[in-house]
Amino acid sequence: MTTIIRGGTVVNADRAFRADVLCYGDKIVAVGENLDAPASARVIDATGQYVMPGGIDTHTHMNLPFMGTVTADDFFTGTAAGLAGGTTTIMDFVIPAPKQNLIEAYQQWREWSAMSAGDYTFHVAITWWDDTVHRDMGILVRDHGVNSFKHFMAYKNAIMADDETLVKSFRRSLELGAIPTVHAENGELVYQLQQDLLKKGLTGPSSHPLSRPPAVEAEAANRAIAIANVLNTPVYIVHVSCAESLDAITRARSNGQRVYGEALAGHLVIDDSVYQSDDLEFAAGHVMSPPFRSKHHQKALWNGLQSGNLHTTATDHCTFCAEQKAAGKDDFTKIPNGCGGVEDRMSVVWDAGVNTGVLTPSEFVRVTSTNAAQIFNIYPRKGVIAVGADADIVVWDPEGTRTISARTQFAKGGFNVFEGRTVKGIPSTTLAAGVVVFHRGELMAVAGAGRHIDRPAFNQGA
Ligand SMILES: NC(=O)NCCC(=O)O
Ligand SMILES: [Zn+2]
Ligand SMILES: [Zn+2]
Repeated sequence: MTTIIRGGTVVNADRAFRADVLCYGDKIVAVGENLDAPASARVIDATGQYVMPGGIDTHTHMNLPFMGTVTADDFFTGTAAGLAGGTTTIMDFVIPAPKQNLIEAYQQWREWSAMSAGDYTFHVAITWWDDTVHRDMGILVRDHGVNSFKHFMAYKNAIMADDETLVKSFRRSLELGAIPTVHAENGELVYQLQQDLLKKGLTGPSSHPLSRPPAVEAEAANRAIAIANVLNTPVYIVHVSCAESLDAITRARSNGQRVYGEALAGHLVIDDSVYQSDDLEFAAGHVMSPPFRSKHHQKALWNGLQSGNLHTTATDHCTFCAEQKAAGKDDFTKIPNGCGGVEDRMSVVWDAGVNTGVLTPSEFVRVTSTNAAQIFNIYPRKGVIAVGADADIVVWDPEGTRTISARTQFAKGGFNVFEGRTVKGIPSTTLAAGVVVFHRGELMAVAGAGRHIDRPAFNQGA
């Protein structure tokens, strides 16, 4: 199948330029002005539009068993929703239960993900430690294309990694050429604050942010960074939500440490007033960790993206419907944590970032795909419009608008944290591996068409 995208402005992280883009099979085979194409080629007119690398969402949870239930989106519905929004690759998480064999968990997630409509790859969580975990991390890196390991510093009595696990796993990651990543919240503090609130009878969703204040996140971010510093490993901090965590990253980077930070589309535009709503279903729908913060923190996150101290944008897409959220109607600690967004991230970041002048189109590409591809070692296969790269492309209509709503979204869960937000800047066409999968509102996602993307270790060839 040959496709030519004609007349658009190609936007890469380093520059923007007028060019046609020719795709053959799953690859980009030519980029240049006035390209020839076979008569049989499908032609996509990109006049007046941008042609950008498909988005990479570095943080999703499809089909996740979590807090006694399973997310509403599976790998088909979740990746299909991503394609509709211009995201062509997701980075999801294998999360072994404590004491569960890593390889067994990894194989389980690979089975679930076989129905993906878009490309996918996995971070693997280290939720416990013994010699088999040490061994299996090696097998995952050498034989299964894993180059990042995740550590939850929160979720006490469930998947929380203690300091021993952090230290041993960071050290092992370095040895293997993999990058450690952390969910930075002090799980013990969260637990104690939750108990205090419950004892006072403060059982509703408005207690959720009170149990997870910025200092709780900052303590864990600083601790993870300090451990990484002592062990001389890089570290990637997921869903940075507050100014204090960003300060920790900025300080470490200015001291020569290799620290990366991820911002969520939700944290960039939604503030903590949502937890004060009298509509408990609405408030519970916004319960995620870390929670939404005040506008002061939002501003800091945008500054972080602009200054280059935050590197990627993601969603932490982890959808639960109202019935699932209702498990915590009498106890906020039992509300399944998580919100959606994989379908909306690109438009939300464009609208709130590029349309406001905070980010240039090239900076947008940098934080929606290129940095992710580089940090997780799949560049230049992903994250750039160039000859030889995967033909994962979003044709972006900067004048197009969409009002985001759960009623019209492709994602499941029946709720959207961006509900009612009108965004200007939408995908008109998405190509995944050279196939048109979304065109002017019509989604043509195919279950099983997505591919697992192996990510080589960082020390290969050294
Ligand atoms: N973020 C969240 O609330 N749920 C998903 C699990 C996690 O990333 O912490
Ligand atoms: Zn998390
Ligand atoms: Zn997450």
